Amino acid sequence: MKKITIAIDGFSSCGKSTMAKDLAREIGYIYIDSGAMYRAVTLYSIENGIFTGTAIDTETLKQRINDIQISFQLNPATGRPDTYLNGVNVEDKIRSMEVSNKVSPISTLGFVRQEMVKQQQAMGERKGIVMDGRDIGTTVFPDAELKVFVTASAEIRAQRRYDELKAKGQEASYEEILANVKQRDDIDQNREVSPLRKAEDALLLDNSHLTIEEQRDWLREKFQSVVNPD
Ligand SMILES: Nc1ncnc2c1ncn2[C@@H]1O[C@H](COP(=O)(O)OP(=O)(O)OP(=O)(O)O)[C@@H](O)[C@H]1O
Ligand SMILES: Nc1ccn([C@@H]2O[C@H](COP(=O)(O)O)[C@@H](O)[C@H]2O)c(=O)n1
Repeated sequence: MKKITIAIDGFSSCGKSTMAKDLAREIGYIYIDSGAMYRAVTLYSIENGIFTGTAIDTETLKQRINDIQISFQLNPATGRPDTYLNGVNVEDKIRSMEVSNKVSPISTLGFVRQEMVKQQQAMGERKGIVMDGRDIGTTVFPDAELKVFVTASAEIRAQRRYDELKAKGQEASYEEILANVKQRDDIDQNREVSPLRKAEDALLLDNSHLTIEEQRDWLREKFQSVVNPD
Protein backbone atom coordinates (compact mmCIF):
# COMPACT_ATOMS: atom_id res chain seq x y z
CA MET A 1 0.00 0.00 0.00
CA LYS A 2 1.26 3.50 -0.85
CA LYS A 3 2.66 5.24 2.24
CA ILE A 4 1.60 8.72 3.20
CA THR A 5 2.80 11.52 5.51
CA ILE A 6 0.75 12.31 8.61
CA ALA A 7 1.17 15.67 10.39
CA ILE A 8 -0.33 16.16 13.86
CA ASP A 9 -0.08 19.63 15.34
CA GLY A 10 -1.71 21.34 18.27
CA PHE A 11 -1.43 22.90 21.69
CA SER A 12 0.86 21.62 24.45
CA SER A 13 -0.13 18.47 26.30
CA CYS A 14 -3.33 17.90 24.33
CA GLY A 15 -2.63 14.27 23.43
CA LYS A 16 -0.85 14.64 20.09
CA SER A 17 1.90 12.16 20.82
CA THR A 18 -0.46 9.63 22.42
CA MET A 19 -2.55 9.42 19.26
CA ALA A 20 0.41 9.75 16.88
CA LYS A 21 2.41 6.95 18.54
CA ASP A 22 -0.56 4.59 18.67
CA LEU A 23 -1.45 5.12 15.02
CA ALA A 24 2.19 4.77 13.90
CA ARG A 25 2.55 1.49 15.77
CA GLU A 26 -0.72 0.16 14.37
CA ILE A 27 0.07 0.99 10.73
CA GLY A 28 3.82 0.32 10.88
CA TYR A 29 4.93 3.90 10.28
CA ILE A 30 7.87 5.77 11.84
CA TYR A 31 6.84 8.06 14.69
CA ILE A 32 8.73 11.29 15.38
CA ASP A 33 8.06 13.59 18.34
CA SER A 34 9.43 16.89 16.97
CA GLY A 35 8.91 18.58 20.37
CA ALA A 36 11.50 16.18 21.81
CA MET A 37 14.04 17.65 19.36
CA TYR A 38 13.44 21.22 20.60
CA ARG A 39 13.57 19.89 24.16
CA ALA A 40 16.94 18.22 23.45
CA VAL A 41 18.39 21.50 22.11
CA THR A 42 17.09 23.19 25.27
CA LEU A 43 18.67 20.58 27.53
CA TYR A 44 21.97 20.98 25.67
CA SER A 45 21.75 24.76 26.17
CA ILE A 46 21.11 24.40 29.91
CA GLU A 47 23.86 21.82 30.43
CA ASN A 48 26.42 23.85 28.47
CA GLY A 49 25.80 27.21 30.13
CA ILE A 50 24.15 28.65 27.02
CA PHE A 51 20.76 29.17 28.70
CA THR A 52 21.23 30.61 32.18
CA GLY A 53 18.36 32.21 34.08
CA THR A 54 16.34 33.84 31.31
CA ALA A 55 19.30 34.70 29.05
CA ILE A 56 20.21 32.71 25.95
CA ASP A 57 23.71 33.06 24.49
CA THR A 58 22.43 32.84 20.92
CA GLU A 59 25.84 33.35 19.30
CA THR A 60 27.31 30.30 21.07
CA LEU A 61 24.22 28.22 20.32
CA LYS A 62 24.42 29.23 16.65
CA GLN A 63 28.07 28.12 16.50
CA ARG A 64 27.29 24.81 18.21
CA ILE A 65 23.97 23.92 16.55
CA ASN A 66 25.64 21.49 14.15
CA ASP A 67 27.30 19.68 17.06
CA ILE A 68 23.91 18.80 18.53
CA GLN A 69 22.99 15.33 17.27
CA ILE A 70 19.47 14.18 18.06
CA SER A 71 18.27 10.66 17.37
CA PHE A 72 15.53 8.27 18.46
CA GLN A 73 15.77 4.60 19.45
CA LEU A 74 12.96 2.25 20.28
CA ASN A 75 12.81 1.41 23.97
CA PRO A 76 11.78 -2.27 24.11
CA ALA A 77 10.39 -1.85 27.64
CA THR A 78 7.92 0.90 26.69
CA GLY A 79 7.57 0.04 23.00
CA ARG A 80 8.13 3.75 22.30
CA PRO A 81 11.09 5.75 20.99
CA ASP A 82 13.47 7.36 23.47
CA THR A 83 15.33 10.58 22.61
CA TYR A 84 19.14 10.60 22.43
CA LEU A 85 21.28 13.74 22.59
CA ASN A 86 24.79 13.18 21.26
CA GLY A 87 24.41 9.46 21.92
CA VAL A 88 23.05 9.76 25.48
CA ASN A 89 19.49 8.77 26.40
CA VAL A 90 17.86 12.00 27.64
CA GLU A 91 14.21 10.89 27.49
CA ASP A 92 13.56 11.59 31.19
CA LYS A 93 15.66 14.75 31.43
CA ILE A 94 13.92 16.50 28.53
CA ARG A 95 10.51 16.08 30.25
CA SER A 96 11.59 18.02 33.39
CA MET A 97 9.81 21.25 34.36
CA GLU A 98 13.08 23.15 33.86
CA VAL A 99 13.21 22.11 30.21
CA SER A 100 9.44 22.70 29.79
CA ASN A 101 9.89 26.23 31.11
CA LYS A 102 12.78 27.01 28.74
CA VAL A 103 11.89 25.18 25.54
CA SER A 104 9.55 27.75 23.99
CA PRO A 105 12.09 30.63 24.04
CA ILE A 106 14.64 28.29 22.38
CA SER A 107 12.01 27.36 19.78
CA THR A 108 11.57 30.99 18.73
CA LEU A 109 15.14 31.08 17.34
CA GLY A 110 15.13 30.98 13.54
CA PHE A 111 18.46 29.13 13.18
CA VAL A 112 17.32 26.44 15.62
CA ARG A 113 14.08 25.94 13.69
CA GLN A 114 15.92 25.86 10.38
CA GLU A 115 18.16 23.01 11.58
CA MET A 116 15.31 21.05 13.20
CA VAL A 117 13.09 21.38 10.11
CA LYS A 118 15.96 20.20 7.88
CA GLN A 119 16.42 17.08 10.02
CA GLN A 120 12.67 16.44 10.23
CA GLN A 121 12.24 16.70 6.48
CA ALA A 122 15.10 14.24 5.98
CA MET A 123 13.39 11.79 8.38
CA GLY A 124 10.17 12.00 6.34
CA GLU A 125 11.75 11.85 2.89
CA ARG A 126 10.42 8.36 2.22
CA LYS A 127 6.96 9.01 3.74
CA GLY A 128 5.45 6.37 6.03
CA ILE A 129 5.85 8.79 8.94
CA VAL A 130 3.65 10.26 11.66
CA MET A 131 5.17 13.43 13.12
CA ASP A 132 3.67 15.59 15.81
CA GLY A 133 4.54 19.15 16.79
CA ARG A 134 3.54 22.75 16.17
CA ASP A 135 4.51 23.44 12.55
CA ILE A 136 4.44 20.04 10.89
CA GLY A 137 1.43 20.67 8.66
CA THR A 138 2.36 24.29 7.94
CA THR A 139 6.17 24.21 7.50
CA VAL A 140 7.78 20.78 7.78
CA PHE A 141 5.38 18.79 5.57
CA PRO A 142 3.01 21.28 3.93
CA ASP A 143 2.08 18.55 1.40
CA ALA A 144 1.18 15.91 4.02
CA GLU A 145 -1.78 13.83 2.87
CA LEU A 146 -3.32 13.83 6.36
CA LYS A 147 -3.10 16.82 8.68
CA VAL A 148 -4.73 17.06 12.09
CA PHE A 149 -4.83 19.99 14.52
CA VAL A 150 -5.60 18.96 18.09
CA THR A 151 -6.91 21.15 20.87
CA ALA A 152 -8.48 20.89 24.34
CA SER A 153 -9.01 23.41 27.13
CA ALA A 154 -5.86 24.48 29.00
CA GLU A 155 -7.32 23.25 32.30
CA ILE A 156 -8.05 19.79 30.91
CA ARG A 157 -4.58 19.56 29.37
CA ALA A 158 -2.89 20.59 32.62
CA GLN A 159 -4.96 18.07 34.57
CA ARG A 160 -3.94 15.26 32.20
CA ARG A 161 -0.26 16.13 32.58
CA TYR A 162 -0.65 16.41 36.35
CA ASP A 163 -2.30 12.97 36.50
CA GLU A 164 0.47 11.52 34.36
CA LEU A 165 3.25 12.86 36.63
CA LYS A 166 1.42 11.74 39.75
CA ALA A 167 1.00 8.25 38.31
CA LYS A 168 4.76 8.14 37.71
CA GLY A 169 5.29 9.14 41.35
CA GLN A 170 6.79 12.52 40.38
CA GLU A 171 6.29 15.75 42.35
CA ALA A 172 3.89 18.01 40.47
CA SER A 173 1.93 21.18 41.02
CA TYR A 174 -1.27 21.58 38.99
CA GLU A 175 -0.93 25.39 39.12
CA GLU A 176 2.65 25.28 37.85
CA ILE A 177 1.73 22.92 35.01
CA LEU A 178 -1.26 25.08 34.02
CA ALA A 179 0.92 28.21 33.98
CA ASN A 180 3.53 26.42 31.86
CA VAL A 181 0.95 25.14 29.37
CA LYS A 182 -0.54 28.64 28.96
CA GLN A 183 2.85 30.31 28.68
CA ARG A 184 4.08 27.87 26.03
CA ASP A 185 0.87 28.23 24.02
CA ASP A 186 1.29 31.99 24.09
CA ILE A 187 4.95 31.96 22.98
CA ASP A 188 4.31 29.23 20.38
CA GLN A 189 1.37 31.11 18.82
CA ASN A 190 3.05 34.50 18.78
CA ARG A 191 6.60 33.79 17.64
CA GLU A 192 7.72 35.21 14.30
CA VAL A 193 9.00 32.03 12.69
CA SER A 194 6.47 29.24 12.04
CA PRO A 195 4.00 30.16 14.77
CA LEU A 196 1.59 27.51 16.00
CA ARG A 197 -1.51 27.66 13.85
CA LYS A 198 -3.87 25.27 12.14
CA ALA A 199 -2.99 24.60 8.51
CA GLU A 200 -5.95 25.51 6.32
CA ASP A 201 -6.34 21.92 5.16
CA ALA A 202 -5.94 20.34 8.63
CA LEU A 203 -8.83 18.51 10.31
CA LEU A 204 -9.68 20.03 13.69
CA LEU A 205 -10.04 17.72 16.69
CA ASP A 206 -11.12 19.07 20.08
CA ASN A 207 -10.51 16.08 22.34
CA SER A 208 -11.52 17.78 25.62
CA HIS A 209 -14.27 15.22 26.11
CA LEU A 210 -12.90 12.26 24.18
CA THR A 211 -11.22 9.25 25.73
CA ILE A 212 -7.85 8.07 24.44
CA GLU A 213 -9.64 5.16 22.74
CA GLU A 214 -12.19 7.48 21.06
CA GLN A 215 -9.49 9.76 19.67
CA ARG A 216 -7.49 6.74 18.49
CA ASP A 217 -10.57 5.44 16.60
CA TRP A 218 -11.19 8.91 15.14
CA LEU A 219 -7.63 9.12 13.80
CA ARG A 220 -7.66 5.57 12.45
CA GLU A 221 -10.86 6.35 10.55
CA LYS A 222 -9.34 9.54 9.06
CA PHE A 223 -6.24 7.58 8.02
CA GLN A 224 -8.39 4.89 6.39
CA SER A 225 -10.42 7.47 4.51
CA VAL A 226 -7.21 8.92 3.02
CA VAL A 227 -5.58 5.62 2.03
CA ASN A 228 -8.83 3.87 1.00
CA PRO A 229 -11.08 6.68 -0.20
CA ASP A 230 -13.73 4.32 -1.71
N1 LIG B 1 -8.26 12.00 25.31
C1 LIG B 1 -7.53 11.92 26.40
N2 LIG B 1 -8.11 11.82 27.60
C2 LIG B 1 -7.39 11.76 28.74
N3 LIG B 1 -6.04 11.82 28.78
C3 LIG B 1 -5.40 11.94 27.61
C4 LIG B 1 -6.09 12.00 26.37
N4 LIG B 1 -5.16 12.11 25.38
C5 LIG B 1 -3.96 12.12 25.98
N5 LIG B 1 -4.10 12.01 27.31
C6 LIG B 1 -3.04 12.05 28.33
O1 LIG B 1 -2.64 13.41 28.39
C7 LIG B 1 -1.24 13.51 28.65
C8 LIG B 1 -0.60 14.35 27.54
O2 LIG B 1 -0.69 13.63 26.33
P1 LIG B 1 0.47 13.69 25.25
O3 LIG B 1 1.80 13.56 25.88
O4 LIG B 1 0.10 12.74 24.18
O5 LIG B 1 0.27 15.19 24.75
P2 LIG B 1 1.10 16.00 23.68
O6 LIG B 1 0.15 16.87 22.98
O7 LIG B 1 1.93 15.11 22.85
O8 LIG B 1 2.02 16.84 24.65
P3 LIG B 1 3.30 17.72 24.35
O9 LIG B 1 2.80 18.96 23.75
O10 LIG B 1 3.93 17.96 25.67
O11 LIG B 1 4.19 16.92 23.44
C9 LIG B 1 -0.72 12.08 28.70
O12 LIG B 1 -0.68 11.70 30.05
C10 LIG B 1 -1.79 11.27 27.97
O13 LIG B 1 -1.87 9.94 28.45
N1 LIG C 1 7.29 21.32 15.81
C1 LIG C 1 7.52 21.86 17.02
C2 LIG C 1 7.48 21.09 18.17
C3 LIG C 1 7.72 21.68 19.38
N2 LIG C 1 8.02 22.98 19.42
C4 LIG C 1 8.40 23.63 20.68
O1 LIG C 1 8.82 22.68 21.63
C5 LIG C 1 8.03 22.76 22.82
C6 LIG C 1 7.91 21.40 23.42
O2 LIG C 1 7.12 20.58 22.56
P1 LIG C 1 6.19 19.43 23.16
O3 LIG C 1 5.51 18.87 21.94
O4 LIG C 1 7.09 18.45 23.82
O5 LIG C 1 5.26 20.07 24.11
C7 LIG C 1 6.74 23.46 22.38
O6 LIG C 1 6.11 24.15 23.45
C8 LIG C 1 7.26 24.41 21.33
O7 LIG C 1 7.81 25.56 21.91
C9 LIG C 1 8.03 23.72 18.29
O8 LIG C 1 8.27 24.95 18.34
N3 LIG C 1 7.78 23.15 17.10
